Amino acid sequence: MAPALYGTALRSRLLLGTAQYPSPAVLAEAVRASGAAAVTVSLRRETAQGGARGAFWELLQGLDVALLPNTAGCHTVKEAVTTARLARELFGTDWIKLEVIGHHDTLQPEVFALVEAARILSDEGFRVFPYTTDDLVVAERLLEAGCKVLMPWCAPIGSARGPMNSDALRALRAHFPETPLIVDAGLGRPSHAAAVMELGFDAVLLNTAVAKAGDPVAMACAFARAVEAGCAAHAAGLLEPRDMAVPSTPTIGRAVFS
Ligand SMILES: CC(=O)[C@@H](O)[C@H](O)COP(=O)(O)O
Repeated sequence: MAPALYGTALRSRLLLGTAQYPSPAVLAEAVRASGAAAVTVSLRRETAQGGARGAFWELLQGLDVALLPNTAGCHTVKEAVTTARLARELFGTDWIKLEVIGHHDTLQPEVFALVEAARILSDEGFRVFPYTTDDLVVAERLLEAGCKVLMPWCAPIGSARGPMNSDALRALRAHFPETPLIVDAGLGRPSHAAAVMELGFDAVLLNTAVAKAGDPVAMACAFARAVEAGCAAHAAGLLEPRDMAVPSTPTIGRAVFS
């Protein structure tokens, strides 16, 4: 069963971004065909396209998925908090994907500002989904600030590199067994999604690898299947890698030939 985030049960373990698709129709088909549970939406894009009465808003309403507004493009606590407050008003949800970008080249989260903004927004009743690094101490601070979900990156946004530090992701899972953990950003291939799900993550959020694929609808479906496969593999109990060969066929006794 897919995880519950802030008390809301998801219908799947796949969350999609809504930017960069070749057309709104392709975006809608990708979301529907893949069974994505939620989509992120940028306040900046929405207000740029006519606000709550815009065509993009109408499209989102027709998708019948949870909306996760984000603070994409924010670089300071003040910007992120203000954007979150506006998003709550516009989208009518307390959910906010909190992004505070700290580095121009890597789009790495500014984790100090992230924790501060998370605390302010949690105190105001927001359900905060923080886009963070894979750092254990930052994760602890975010939980102390009131976050009940963590969204560590596995690689820089849009890089399609896949898990760059599986050990750090594994450590996060081990230290926070009860916290929903969603890998956000950097997934490039369905096999990357399967790999992080095999580590025991609860869900993945991705955008670029689907939106920029040759066939976004087919790619969204491929990611959906990979997420389920990785999740099932984790639940089934994976074999730990070994240094030495271990015969898989019994070697004792004698072969019998008729
Ligand atoms: C869609 C979103 O909210 C971002 O977190 C980001 O765009 C996801 O990263 P990728 O584009 O690398 O999948």
